[in-house]
Order: sequence, then C-alpha cells, then structure tokens
Amino acid sequence: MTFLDMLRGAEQRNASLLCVGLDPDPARFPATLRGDASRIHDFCAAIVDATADLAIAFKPQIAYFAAHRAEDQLERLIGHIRRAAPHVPVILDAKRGDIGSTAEQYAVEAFERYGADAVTLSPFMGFDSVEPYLRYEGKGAFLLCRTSNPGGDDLQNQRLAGVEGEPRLYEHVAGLAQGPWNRNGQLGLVVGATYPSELERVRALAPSVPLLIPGVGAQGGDAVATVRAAWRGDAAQTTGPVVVSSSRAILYASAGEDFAAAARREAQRTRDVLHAARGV
Ligand SMILES: O=C(O)c1cc(=O)[nH]c(=O)n1[C@@H]1O[C@H](COP(=O)(O)O)[C@@H](O)[C@H]1O
Repeated sequence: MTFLDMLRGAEQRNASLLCVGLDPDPARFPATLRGDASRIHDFCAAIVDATADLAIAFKPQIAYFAAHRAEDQLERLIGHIRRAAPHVPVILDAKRGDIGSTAEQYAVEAFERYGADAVTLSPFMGFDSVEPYLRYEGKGAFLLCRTSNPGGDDLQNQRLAGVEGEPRLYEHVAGLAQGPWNRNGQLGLVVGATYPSELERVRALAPSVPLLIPGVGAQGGDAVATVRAAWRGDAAQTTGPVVVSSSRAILYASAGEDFAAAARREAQRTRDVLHAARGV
C-alpha cells in the first residue's frame, strides 16, 4: 500500500486531518519519567496508544531522538506504531537535503532503517537531492515550501527574477512539486498554519499534492483558517490530503501522570475542530 493510500485510509477511518507530532523532550515529561531519556519510547508509545484512533498520521521529529542518543528508541517506537495503529502512516520529520550520493544514505535511513512511510526534505539543493527518495516506490516526500517560522520569509518569500512570472521562491517550489519534480505522485509540500494566505496560494498552485501543515497549537496557527485555506473536498480524490500537525500542545497537554489522557482530549478537540472546519 502506498503512503497516499495509507493517508487516505487513515483520514477516512479516523475521520481526521490531525497529525500527532512526536517531539519528545524528557525535561517536559511527567514527574515519574522527567529527565530520563531512556523513557522516550515509553512516553511516545503512551501518546500513540491514546491517539491511535484520532490521527491521520504520526510525525516523529528525528532530532528529539538523536539529541538523546535515542535512535534505537525511535526504531522501537515505529515498530510500536505498526502494531498499535497499523493503518496510520508514519512521516519521519528529518528535513534532509544533500547531494545525491549522501541523499541515498538518508533515504536508506528513513525508509529501510526506520521504515517510515514518508519523510520531510529541504528542496534547496535541487531535484538530484530529492530523487533518491523517489526511487522508493509508494513512499512519500514532503518538500519544505512555506515554513511556519517567521524566518521563512528570509528566502521563501523572495522573488525569483529570471523565472517566468517572477514567482516567490515558495510559489516556485509549489509549482515544481505539482509538476515536473513529481514524477510518480510521491511529493507533498510543507506549509505553515501560521501563514493562511500563503497556504491558500500553495493550494491553488499545487491542488493535488498532500499538504503537511504544522503550526497549530503551540505556534498559534488558526486551525479553522488553515482548513479553509487548504481543504478542497475529497469527492473525486483529485485534491491532495490535508495533514495538520500539532506536537507540543498534545504531548504536554498535562505535565502530570494523566498526560496520555490529556493528550487524547487535546487531540480529540483539535481533530474535531479541523473536521468541522471542512464545512461538509
Ligand atoms: O516539517 C515540519 O514538520 C515543520 C515545518 C515547519 O515549517 N514548521 C514546523 O514547526 N515543523 C515541525 O513541526 C513541529 C511543530 O511542533 P509544535 O509547534 O510543537 O506543534 C516541529 O517538529 C517542527 O520541527
């Protein structure tokens, strides 16, 4: 089954556009686990168990594991997701980008070591830095397009003189992902929920690719505006899925021992807001 099939399946089965981001910070764990990096797996597994029927995807952020020498726990966690939520795809948030030969190694890491269904990538080094990931049939790759952080303006909002129509860089990336770079329908785009008008522009330029949209929750993005900007209905399944990601607001909804139940409540609330905003 392809990443896209899994995504559409989880969207239907869990009635959800919500991606649960797994950004484990031991300093924010409840008292019995706090500061203990050996419990990263256990913390995240509890979140997965509490949200398995609410998520369109899980998105582990690799830095939160690597920083604590916890890559083995990430491997185990992905194994746990396969057992607890076999219908929910895993997007490895790695934001890789390098020359082709190195990209080949990163692709092995993402798809063979971790067995992820999709990965986030920087498109900054061009198509030959993206192509090694596309050799993995059915796997997905989300290109950073208009990121959620204010500094995204520094480059992504600059106009490209010399390119027809002088598009902004993020508009150009959207056009590449919708068109010439998307040889086998594996590409998606990352667009921050913090910039709904740019999100709407990206959806207009790239109607059929999946959009991964972080920035609701802790970064203050407006969940309703996000869905209104990106959602185009799914009747004919010709428009790309909308995957709205939230990490800290769910993971740390409670600092107490009830963290998993609180995460479930916050995930359910967000899922319901996103779903209702579709207006169908
Ligand atoms: O690729 C991403 O997931 C990403 C892109 C982006 O533009 N902004 C962004 O915040 N992210 C990631 O999404 C997550 C956001 O976390 P919260 O702000 O806690 O929901 C982090 O893991 C970020 O690395």
